[in-house]
Amino acid sequence: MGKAEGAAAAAAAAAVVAAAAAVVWRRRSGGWRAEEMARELEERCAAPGMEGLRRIAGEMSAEMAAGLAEDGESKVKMLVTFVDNLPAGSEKGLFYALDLGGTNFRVLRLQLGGKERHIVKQESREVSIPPHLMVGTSAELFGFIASELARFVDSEGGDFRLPEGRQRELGFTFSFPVRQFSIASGILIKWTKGFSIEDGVGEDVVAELTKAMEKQGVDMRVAVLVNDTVGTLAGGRYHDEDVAVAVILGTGTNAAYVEKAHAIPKWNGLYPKSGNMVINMEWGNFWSSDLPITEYDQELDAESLNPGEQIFEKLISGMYLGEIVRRVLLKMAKEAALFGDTVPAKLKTPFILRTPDISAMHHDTTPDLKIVEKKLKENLEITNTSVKTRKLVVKVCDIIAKRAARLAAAGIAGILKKQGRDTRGDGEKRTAVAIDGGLFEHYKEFRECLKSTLEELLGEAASRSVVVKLANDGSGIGAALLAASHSQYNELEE
Ligand SMILES: Nc1ncnc2c1ncn2[C@@H]1O[C@H](COP(=O)(O)OP(=O)(O)O)[C@@H](O)[C@H]1O
Ligand SMILES: O=P(O)(O)OC[C@H]1O[C@@H](O)[C@H](O)[C@@H](O)[C@@H]1O
Repeated sequence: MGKAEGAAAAAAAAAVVAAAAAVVWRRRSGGWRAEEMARELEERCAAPGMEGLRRIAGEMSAEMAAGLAEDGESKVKMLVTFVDNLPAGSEKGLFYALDLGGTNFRVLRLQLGGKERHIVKQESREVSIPPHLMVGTSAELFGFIASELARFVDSEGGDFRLPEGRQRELGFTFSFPVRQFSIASGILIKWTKGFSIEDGVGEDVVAELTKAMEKQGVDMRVAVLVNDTVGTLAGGRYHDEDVAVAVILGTGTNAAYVEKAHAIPKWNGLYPKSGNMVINMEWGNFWSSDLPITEYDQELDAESLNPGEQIFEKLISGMYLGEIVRRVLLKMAKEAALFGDTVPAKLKTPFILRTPDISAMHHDTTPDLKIVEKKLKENLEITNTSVKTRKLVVKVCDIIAKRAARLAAAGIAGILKKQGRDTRGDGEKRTAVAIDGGLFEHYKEFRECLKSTLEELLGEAASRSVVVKLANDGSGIGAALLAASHSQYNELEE
């Protein structure tokens, strides 16, 4: 063997030895190194601590004031909704609602019976939005919505009554940021979550829907256009007059609240009789240097459909929590052999781990974490995991979900602070916070952590005057109620 061949052979042998040593080191240190990575993650995610969360609450409150002062002054857009009073409950008649969210799309109809009878009858249908429509064209998306609505109207039964000669009216809930010009018109500012439909940006979403309904032969007037947080506020207030804030914790996250009309310097419209104006905050775009952002969040954001945007939402909402956990587990697999010597192939697939999956693993109470074992096997084809490994997976879910819940609580505390409702003591007026969305509704550990963190942020006295309630399905009902209060036939009845 020549000198050159000898050197090459020696190098190859050395490489084999080094690789074997790395495997031994990783395997021996596997658990320890992964646990160390989990500890580092926990420290980073818990970094704000209560003081940091209080700072974030204060920054949210300040960003709200900045956003109300002038458009463009804050990442939190503080959109005027033209909703200056919320349904009182005297509404009567048949009204429809469309609720386009980040994952689901619902059509509803309500027969309202006024103060005495409230909601006489309600029917709804929910469909998942075909993923290809989230990245197609505006015509395809609104065509799909209109066709579902047409089918639903066709199924209207005799016990829903529309007075002779009247046109059906609709409340349109659209869960994306819209700059509104009236209660029933507004242009899409940008897409968020998993949507990216270029020709929709800058278009009037009511005009798009109306065009699509006409094509489907649906004779219906869009009486109101509302964000789902505004719908939730209206739906929540219908059942509880102390509701002053609405939060969505679903695929995305956002909040709306009742502001004093005189506290909106940028507002130059007619001063509302009620003296109030509902604001759609679009808080998902909030950012602060106090946010506990990790490398995993930065990589997720860089690879998202909207890099640099919706940072608060990407730390909190249902679309992203499962994906953050996946990224952490992937790095643990690569650097600490968490799942053995090879990195599971499926673990490299973005969004393969969804928030319902991490919720199920997080709530696993079986002695050997059988649900975790099943999820890892079914979703990621990871088998033969030890209980120790499964416990570490649950730990990562807990760290990421708790961070999200604490940040959501800080956001709510910021809104209450802006409203001067964060320091009310015993015997003072009660404030209700209506929360809707699949993440809050179904993720118990998240929900409980949010509530306990908010109580700690408010302190004992003030937290006794604030109640957080699940406003299930609020946005659809709220949209129908707002349609009723803005019906073209109202003046006829006065
Ligand atoms: N069991 C669950 N545990 C945790 N999160 C869930 C669960 N089920 C649904 N979710 C979250 O809720 C989101 C759906 O929220 P929902 O409010 O129902 O719809 P949308 O966001 O379309 O308005 C899903 O994207 C998911 O992230
Ligand atoms: O109901 P979803 O799909 O979870 O939406 C919540 C929020 O998601 C955000 O991405 C949108 O900008 C908001 O307008 C919306 O309210």
